[in-house]
Amino acid sequence: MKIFSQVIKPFIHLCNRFSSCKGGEEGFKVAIAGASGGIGQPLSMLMKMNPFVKELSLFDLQHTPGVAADLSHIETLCKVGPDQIYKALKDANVIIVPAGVPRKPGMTRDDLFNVNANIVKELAEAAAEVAPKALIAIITNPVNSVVPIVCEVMKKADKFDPKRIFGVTTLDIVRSNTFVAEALKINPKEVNVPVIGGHAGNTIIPLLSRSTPRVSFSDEQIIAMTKRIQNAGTEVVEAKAGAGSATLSMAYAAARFANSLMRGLRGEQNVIECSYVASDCGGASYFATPLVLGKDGVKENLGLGELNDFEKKEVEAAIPVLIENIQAGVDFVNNFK
Ligand SMILES: NC(=O)C1=CN([C@@H]2O[C@H](COP(=O)(O)OP(=O)(O)OC[C@H]3O[C@@H](n4cnc5c(N)ncnc54)[C@H](O)[C@@H]3O)[C@@H](O)[C@H]2O)C=CC1
Ligand SMILES: O=C([O-])CC(=O)C(=O)O
Repeated sequence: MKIFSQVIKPFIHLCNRFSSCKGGEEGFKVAIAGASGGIGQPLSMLMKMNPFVKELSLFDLQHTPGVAADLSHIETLCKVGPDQIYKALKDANVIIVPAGVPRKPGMTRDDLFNVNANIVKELAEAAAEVAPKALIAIITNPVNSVVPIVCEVMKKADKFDPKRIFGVTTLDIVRSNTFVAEALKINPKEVNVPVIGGHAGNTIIPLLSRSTPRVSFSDEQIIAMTKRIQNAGTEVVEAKAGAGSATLSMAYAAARFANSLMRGLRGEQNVIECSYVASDCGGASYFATPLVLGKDGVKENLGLGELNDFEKKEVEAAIPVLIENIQAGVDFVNNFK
C-alpha cells in the first residue's frame, strides 16, 4: 500500500503532468548527449517513461552501455540504445545536451567555458551533419555562451535555423514556482512565474509582477526572492560541497522542457515555455523569453511583455553581461584554430 502511495501514485502523476498522450501512437527519436552523467541518467529515465518517445538514443564518453541496459528493462515501449555519436544523433527529432563539466564551490558558470565550449562545439558539428532538423536543447553551462556556439557551428555548416536551438532555462522557472509557492503556502503546481534574460547570476530575471497567481510581495520581499532565484544554482553547488551541481531538479526541468518540445512537434496548441534563444526581443542577440512551441520549434516569440520598473532595471543590468557572454561564444567558433 505504501509503495502505491509513495512511488506508483507520484509516478503516474508525473507522467500525467508531462503528457496527455495515450501512449505509443506517435513517437519521436530523442538523443541525449552526456547520458551517463548526473543529469543524463535521471533525464534518460524520465525520457524512457515519456509516452511521446519511441526511441531513446544515449551517447556519452563513458558507461553508456550499462545505463542503456539498465533502462531497457523498464516496462515502457520506448526502445533504448547506446550509440556512437553519429548514430545516436542521426535523424533525432530532439537532441538534449547535458554533456560537460559541472561547477564546484567558488566557481562561476563562466569558469566552465574553456572545457565545455569544445565539447558542445563537437556535438553541434555532428548534429549539423546528421540531424540538421532536430530541436536542440542545451543544458551545458555556461548556457549564455554555449547556445551561441551551437548557432555559430550551424551557421558555418549552412544549417542554422534559430527556431530549433534552445538554451534550457526551465530550472529557473521550476525554482521560481517552488519558492513563490512556499512563500504563498500554496501548491507549486498552481504557480507559474515567467523567467527571462539568460541563465547565470543577474541575467536570470524572474518576472514576479507576472506571476500566476498574482503575488503582492513588498519591495524588500521581491528583491530577496529575485536574489534567491538568481543564486539558487550556487545554493545547490555549495550544498553538494564539491560533488557537482543540480542534477535531479535539472533532469526534471529538462524532461518538462523536452516534453513541451514534443507537444509542439505533435501540433498541440498553446504550448508555452521560456527558453534562451537567438532573438531580437531583448536588447542582446540571444534572450530568454516565453515562446510558443510548434511543429518547427519556436512558433512565436512572445517577447518581454510588460515589465515593472524593477524588472526593467534588471533587464538593463543583464544586457551588457549577456552581450559579453554571447560574444565569447561567437568568437570561440569563429577564431577556432
Ligand atoms: N542549464 C541548467 O539549468 C543547468 C546546467 N547544468 C550543466 O549541465 C552540465 C552537466 O552537469 P552534470 O550532469 O552534473 O555533470 P556530470 O559530470 O555528472 O555529467 C556530464 C557527462 O557528460 C559526459 N561528457 C563529457 N564530454 C562529453 C562529450 N564530448 N560527449 C558526450 N558526453 C560527454 C561525461 O562523461 C559525463 O557523463 C554542466 O555543464 C552543468 O553546469 C547543470 C544544472 C543546471
Ligand atoms: O549552478 C550551476 O552550476 C548549475 C546550474 O546552472 C543551475 O543549477 O542553475
